[in-house]
Amino acid sequence: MDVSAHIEAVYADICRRDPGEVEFHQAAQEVLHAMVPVLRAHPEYVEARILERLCEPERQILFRVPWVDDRGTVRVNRGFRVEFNGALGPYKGGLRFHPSVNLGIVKFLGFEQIFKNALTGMAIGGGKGGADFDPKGRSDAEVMRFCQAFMTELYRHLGEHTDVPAGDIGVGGREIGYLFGQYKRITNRYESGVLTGKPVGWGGSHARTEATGYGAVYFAQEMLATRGLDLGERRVVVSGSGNVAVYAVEKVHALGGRVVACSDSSGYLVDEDGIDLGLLKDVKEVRRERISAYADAKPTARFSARGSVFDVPCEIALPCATQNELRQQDAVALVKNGVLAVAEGANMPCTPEAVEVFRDARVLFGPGKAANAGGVATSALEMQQNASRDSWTFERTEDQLAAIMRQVHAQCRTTAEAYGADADDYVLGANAAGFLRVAEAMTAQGVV
Ligand SMILES: NC(=O)C1=CN([C@@H]2O[C@H](COP(=O)(O)OP(=O)(O)OC[C@H]3O[C@@H](n4cnc5c(N)ncnc54)[C@H](OP(=O)(O)O)[C@@H]3O)[C@@H](O)[C@H]2O)C=CC1
Ligand SMILES: O=C(O)CCC(=O)C(=O)O
Repeated sequence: MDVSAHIEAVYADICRRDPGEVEFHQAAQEVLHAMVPVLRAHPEYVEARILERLCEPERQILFRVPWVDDRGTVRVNRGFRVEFNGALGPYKGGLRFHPSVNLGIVKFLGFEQIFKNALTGMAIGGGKGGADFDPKGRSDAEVMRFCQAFMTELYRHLGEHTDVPAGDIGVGGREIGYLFGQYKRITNRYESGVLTGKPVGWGGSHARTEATGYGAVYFAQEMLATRGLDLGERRVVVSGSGNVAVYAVEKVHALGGRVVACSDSSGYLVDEDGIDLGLLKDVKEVRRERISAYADAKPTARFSARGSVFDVPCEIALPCATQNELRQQDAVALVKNGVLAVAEGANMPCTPEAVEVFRDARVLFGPGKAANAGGVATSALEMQQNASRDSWTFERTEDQLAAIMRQVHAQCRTTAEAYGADADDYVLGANAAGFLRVAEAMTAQGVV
């Protein structure tokens, strides 16, 4: 059987059926490319049309979200939830509130989530959702009304055994609280496990807020260890300054590294003293200001509205903002400046051309579906705690997170080698290992 031709045909079909969904095409292409050696070893998955079934979401929900702003003006947004694959458990994945959100972006994120969630080894399927709502500059009351309107439609598709959303860009503890409150009001059920990322005081898990950023740093640490290196004293650049970025900075500093730059959509910040985490949290989490406010408050820091944060020399780069933020020219600059490892805290932040540059230069590269899997894994730990009406300590939860990240890392390497690639090929390893777990479950469950 000509496996390459089969894969080409599947990809062509995706592009024909869903033209314009460019981010979804990009995410699918990466996975499909990695499937060549896997399908050669498993022709039964070609026969069972596993790829075709995986690339078509089980359910896509699009809905109107009407709400009223503080001035009494009626606003209308579009809401999305893509329930991509439920072979391993309830659909699981975050909600993104950002003006750029469209179906293609939600599908790319939901598709990634299938393989990421499988890699964690936990009982969670893949899904993602969101809205083209921009929370920036909105009052708490407006965000609450939007969340209530969003949940007024979405609630009918959710359930702790059905579909369990969490946060993503623009959705943090505040939004999860409002969404949970509306779900509870409509259903008259206190169903703790229907959303994750809840505040710790009422059903949230310790370490969930920190988990994605911490996990990405653990993954980078594991990659470095394969070459006898560690994080101590290393110069690190982190892009973004949201949930993932802030806790990546925190863990790098705890492990002895020094983050010298981070960013937001307005520009980037360099502080050779090392990013002051207290100040960063105050600017971004408390005051919700632009990152330039950090430089206004600290004389050792400089803010730049032009250029890229990846121009700042570093040994480790952690892209933690958004998709396709690290382009070919950024990768070339990083390599020229001696980068050793890149771990994706965000989902698909590196373009395919950038990944190629890292591969050619033998830079250790951890793709998001492996490197940022700590967030969703800790969400699954939150679901476990909710199901048993228990609450674990921070230490216990973080120990489990660290163990899961070590397991994900090891699984990538052994799977890459098993399919004839170098153990450093984390892209092949992550995609193949995630795929195999889902394909096995789909096969056992029949054509559904
Ligand atoms: N939260 C989680 O647990 C997980 C998140 N991820 C991924 O991590 C990434 C960051 O998510 P998270 O930290 O939760 O989100 P946040 O909303 O907390 O932070 C996002 C950060 O990225 C910046 N950013 C967002 N969009 C753009 C853009 N178009 N251009 C430049 N900068 C941008 C934001 O800047 P500004 O404030 O100016 O918009 C902000 O600094 C996303 O890719 C997400 O999918 C992956 C796994 C789990
Ligand atoms: O915690 C979750 O359920 C979702 C995390 C997420 O959206 C992601 O991994 O990209």
